[in-house]
Amino acid sequence: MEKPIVKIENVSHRYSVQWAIRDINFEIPTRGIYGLLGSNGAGKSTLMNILCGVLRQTEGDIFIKGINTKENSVAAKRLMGFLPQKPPLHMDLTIEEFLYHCAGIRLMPDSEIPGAVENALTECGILHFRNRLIRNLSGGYQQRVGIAQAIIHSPELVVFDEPTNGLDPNQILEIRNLIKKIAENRTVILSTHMLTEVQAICNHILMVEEGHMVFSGSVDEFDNYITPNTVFVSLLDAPAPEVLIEVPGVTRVEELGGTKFRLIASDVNDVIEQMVEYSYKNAWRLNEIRVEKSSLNAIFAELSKKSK
Ligand SMILES: Nc1ncnc2c1ncn2[C@@H]1O[C@H](COP(=O)(O)OP(=O)(O)OP(=O)(O)O)[C@@H](O)[C@H]1O
Repeated sequence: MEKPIVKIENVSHRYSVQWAIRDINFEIPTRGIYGLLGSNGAGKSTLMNILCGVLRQTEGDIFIKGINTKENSVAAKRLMGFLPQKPPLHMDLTIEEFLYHCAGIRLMPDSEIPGAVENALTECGILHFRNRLIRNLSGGYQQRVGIAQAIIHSPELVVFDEPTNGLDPNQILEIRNLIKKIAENRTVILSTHMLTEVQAICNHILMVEEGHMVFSGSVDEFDNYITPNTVFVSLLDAPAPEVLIEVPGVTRVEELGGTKFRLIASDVNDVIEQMVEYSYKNAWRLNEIRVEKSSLNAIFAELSKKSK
């Protein structure tokens, strides 16, 4: 059986006396975009730096396609590219000079470098700026150069630490689209503290809070993490809220304006059945009824509490 792309086993890290991450375990078996989500200071950069071999963990092991990064870090690093939170750019080089330099650092054979630079420039949409000094590029284009250096050696795994941090809304969209393109034939892990970012581009969510892994699963599983307890209902001939509260299972009624209501319930499916029946019997003319999902912010807050 093929080895998982990433396997993290009991990884902990301590800076002097304080533990930044504790006993992290997860596995990335298949391709996709994995979002490492967490508040500021949760431990995302520490975990990414360890994964990419920039920092040596205090405890635990990391395997990249079965290669233990502690035992054979050079072989493991060949399989991955990394864009740290502060891109390691040389401002006084042109984009092309910089990418040649990065390919050299990656110990690529000389004969393969021109083709690799050409591919990275094309894939990241910076071919036309190849002779421009990096210092003269906008933030979004500097980030593209950072992404180009991360894929120069055609790694199977690419890790981005907060790749859209500090960019304006248009640049954020461009970089997200580029990351989606990069992930078409690679595995991508990206860290972010923005829920909207994982929703926009990730298939899987790994969430860390206060150094602990508090969630690992699909975006759908994340959305359904808190059992919904509210039902939205729109009735064309609505009764007074005091009548609605009499429907079995409804514990509270919130008026949403006009003939729309939010019903708080202990069992939403049961309340939907009852509402359909009551509406029919009393001619309330049911127009719309649906379970309301928990807001992402509520899920985030709930999972953050779990780490305490
Ligand atoms: N070099 C360091 N020395 C001491 N403590 C550190 C160091 N780097 C990080 N920490 C601490 O480790 C914890 C995790 O930090 P880390 O930077 O990994 O979090 P993060 O989730 O990436 O946060 P952010 O989104 O703000 O970058 C924090 O409490 C931080 O203060």
